[in-house]
Amino acid sequence: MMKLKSPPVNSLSLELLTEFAISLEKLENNRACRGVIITSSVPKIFSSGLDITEMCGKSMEHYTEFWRAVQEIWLRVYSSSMVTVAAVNGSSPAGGCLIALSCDYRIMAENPKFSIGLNEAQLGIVAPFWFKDTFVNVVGHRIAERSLQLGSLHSAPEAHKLGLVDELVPEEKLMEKAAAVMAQWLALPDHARQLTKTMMRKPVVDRLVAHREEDIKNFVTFISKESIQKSLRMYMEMLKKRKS
Ligand SMILES: CCCCC/C=C\C/C=C\CC/C=C/CC(=O)SCCNC(=O)CCNC(=O)[C@H](O)C(C)(C)COP(=O)(O)OP(=O)(O)OC[C@H]1O[C@@H](n2cnc3c(N)ncnc32)[C@H](O)[C@@H]1OP(=O)(O)O
Repeated sequence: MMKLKSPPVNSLSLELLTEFAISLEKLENNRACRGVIITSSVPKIFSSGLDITEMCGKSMEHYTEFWRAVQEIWLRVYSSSMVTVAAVNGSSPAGGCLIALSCDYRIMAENPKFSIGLNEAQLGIVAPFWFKDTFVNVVGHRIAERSLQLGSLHSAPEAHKLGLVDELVPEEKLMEKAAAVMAQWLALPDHARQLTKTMMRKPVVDRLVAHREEDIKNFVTFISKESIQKSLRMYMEMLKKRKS
């Protein structure tokens, strides 16, 4: 099991992304480890997505390093040879949703206050093509298109209806259910499951691998624009105001 633990909201900072990648690499290289459940140890939050402060007021070099780390996590989770189950025990916007979408199976606590989705448009930013591809591969083109354009955050029941999560279970049963799903997936021979996963996911993975540097350049150019920086600053202010 891998538990995200970066209070208050598990925002994916460069540091957390780096630790996450190292932990995944260790598990991937351990032949005795055939599956991983990804969850959170922060109450009510799976992950608040990418750490917005990493994308605000920093240097081009920093944005480059940060975006490479985001790409790395996605590549590692999406193309993992292990069975990956997301036990979504709280809200999971944007980058948090991407982590869950990149797993093989998603189980969410059935609390209607928890929400999940790719809400980038609400921040005035655009989900890159590989976020979009991952989303389309889970929910289909039409649902992904509408949800991405509106930057929708879906309540847990809505997310289940759309197929964004595979199952809803009472909060107290989440880990038990995740373990049961893991056992079911691990009952299959690894080689057949792994080859099938690769066949299904390879085109999307290859697309980023082939355009990785170009994608970093696009991100750095986009995020450095003063208009985008302004949108992000306003969004952070809104989060703080909402609190007070
Ligand atoms: C055509 C050309 C295209 C080119 C495209 C190229 C590249 C693409 C470009 C850009 C893509 C970038 C992709 C980004 C994906 C992301 O993940 S962006 C992050 C989106 N996340 C959110 O919107 C979540 C925001 N947070 C919340 O909604 C809530 O915080 C919460 C998670 C629901 C929790 O609520 P709760 O009430 O419990 O907590 P608070 O809101 O009080 O938060 C506590 C504390 O934490 C700070 N905070 C929250 N989220 C973040 C975050 N994601 N990053 C940094 N900080 C965060 C919040 O501000 C509070 O701080 P405090 O006031 O100082 O305590």
